[in-house]
Amino acid sequence: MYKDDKKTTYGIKIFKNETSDCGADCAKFQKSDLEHKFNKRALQRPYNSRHSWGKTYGEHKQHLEFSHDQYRELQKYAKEIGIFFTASAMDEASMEFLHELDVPFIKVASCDSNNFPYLTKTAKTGRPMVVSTGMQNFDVVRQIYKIIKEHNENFTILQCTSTYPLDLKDVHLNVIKTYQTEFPDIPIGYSGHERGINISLAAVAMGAKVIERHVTLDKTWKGNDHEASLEPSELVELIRSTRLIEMAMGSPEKMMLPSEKTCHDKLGKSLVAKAAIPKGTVLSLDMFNVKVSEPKGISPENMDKLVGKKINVDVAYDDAILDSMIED
Ligand SMILES: CC(=O)N[C@H](C=O)[C@@H](O)[C@H](O)[C@H](O)COP(=O)(O)O
Ligand SMILES: C=C(OP(=O)(O)O)C(=O)O
Repeated sequence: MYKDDKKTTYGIKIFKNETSDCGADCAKFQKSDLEHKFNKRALQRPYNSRHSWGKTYGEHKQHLEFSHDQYRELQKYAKEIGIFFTASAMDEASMEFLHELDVPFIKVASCDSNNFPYLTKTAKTGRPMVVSTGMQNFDVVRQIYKIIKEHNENFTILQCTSTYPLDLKDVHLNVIKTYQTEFPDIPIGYSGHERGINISLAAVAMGAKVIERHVTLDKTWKGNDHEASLEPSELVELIRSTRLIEMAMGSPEKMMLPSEKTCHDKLGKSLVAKAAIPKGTVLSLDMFNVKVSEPKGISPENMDKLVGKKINVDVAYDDAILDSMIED
């Protein structure tokens, strides 16, 4: 989320018009306490990128950081417009602040998912957690699951690759399947940094239960994440399509549905007599054809079950074979 140079409340404006109106469930920010997140020398690193807002990385990060009061203001506003509000807790101090704010869940960013003491403390708050796994290997992810599970049942793990913008060959949506298989008792999600919405929609179709994307008003703006972010019209489309896919995912159970009856009545196939079958004949497979018939007869998948049974009426060539024609 972008913070304007002179007018810090600008972020709130974006929040109302662009995030809640788009239909998103939650607006999530990033909360850092710089001295807790970085050591001194990391803050003093020169940051010469075109995305930099300061000479050192510390100055840059300070420029982007909302104050505690601004967080409270954002939270109040989120409540007014009816959208969940939270943030990624980028260090323990930030996690404690968010816990105090009573956020609905705490986001653990990829860079903290292997920070086990932080993970344990966060899990012990009892707050739901959304945990990203960029920059980690599967062995670490297994440990993440175990550590959180010990203290907190209510969490989700997100597949994520921490590259901005993310090249398709590095997305690895199949990791979602790996997580679903390995951790069947928790919801699995996806945090995406690729361009556009298609990959996130594919994640939904694979059963991702949480989708996280960066949002911007303009992808060409200065800032490391804008290019990999969605503009409001894309966010609208992502959410609209997500809801359609969710509806279409339906049940894993395969059955003939009431809505298929019309088609089944018109085009469902039945067994018919390949040649006239005289009354008393013992049936065998070579006596049947499979056709759309009037009236509808025995379903062809039951053909094998008729072998060896007797027919109790004369059946003319091409007539449907009905249940009532078979001797018990
Ligand atoms: C891993 C991680 O924290 N990733 C975050 C979430 O996706 C990003 O928003 C980074 O904070 C951002 O790309 C950093 O950019 P800069 O260094 O220009 O402030
Ligand atoms: C870095 C973050 O997320 P992810 O690791 O999911 O990109 C974040 O939430 O700030």
